[in-house]
Amino acid sequence: MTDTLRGAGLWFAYHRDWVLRDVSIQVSPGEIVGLWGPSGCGKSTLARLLTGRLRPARGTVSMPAGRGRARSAQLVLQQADQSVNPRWKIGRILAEAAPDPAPVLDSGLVFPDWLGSFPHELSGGELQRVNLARALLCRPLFVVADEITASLDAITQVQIWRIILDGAARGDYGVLAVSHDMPLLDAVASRILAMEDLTARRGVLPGPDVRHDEA
Ligand SMILES: Nc1ncnc2c1ncn2[C@@H]1O[C@H](COP(=O)(O)OP(=O)(O)OP(=O)(O)O)[C@@H](O)[C@H]1O
Repeated sequence: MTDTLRGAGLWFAYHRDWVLRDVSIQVSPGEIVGLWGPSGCGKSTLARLLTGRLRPARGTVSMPAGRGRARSAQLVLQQADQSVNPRWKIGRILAEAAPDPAPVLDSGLVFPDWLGSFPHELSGGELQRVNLARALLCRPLFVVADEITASLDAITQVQIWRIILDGAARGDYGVLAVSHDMPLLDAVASRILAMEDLTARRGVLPGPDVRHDEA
């Protein structure tokens, strides 16, 4: 049984273009790893593969067993408004992850008066906190945070990252922070990986068996 989050020899193509060619990555328990690369290099694709949202054409993803029924690696995306049901109140959105929202209320990530609100009644930063809270309520062993504060002001960025890092410092989970923002990764991560260094094969032509699988 593994305790790390690992992608080994991952290949992935949308339609007929390889986005990932023999990519390998590993995050150890409690570790905060930054994943950096320019726009379009495949960071989000790798994040989706590592959290089981997409299936690789080749290669394997392994993650530890979860603490509950949810996957042990939880993906949090930049577009919080696209990640929640707009017709559900925040209380119901959180209840889907866990019946008791106390942990995210106690940490100050979510405020009690948001629970009766609909997503459109919250600001972008508030909704991102809810989005993150939902992932944390699943008690993940790894949080894969894909550009989660990219569109937020500096103060909200700091608030959100402080809460994530507090949890990691307590040993609750490891973090893969995905971003093209090197100063942000420098501030939060103990190890930074560049996408281009994760690829064992460069310049390899696409093979004939390219597939695009939604998990
Ligand atoms: N659903 C899709 N269908 C077809 N092509 C896609 C799809 N999603 C991503 N791509 C393409 O795959 C490549 C990698 O995209 P991906 O979103 O993984 O990169 P990224 O490094 O996360 O970029 P960004 O930093 O801009 O979010 C890009 O060329 C993109 O256009």
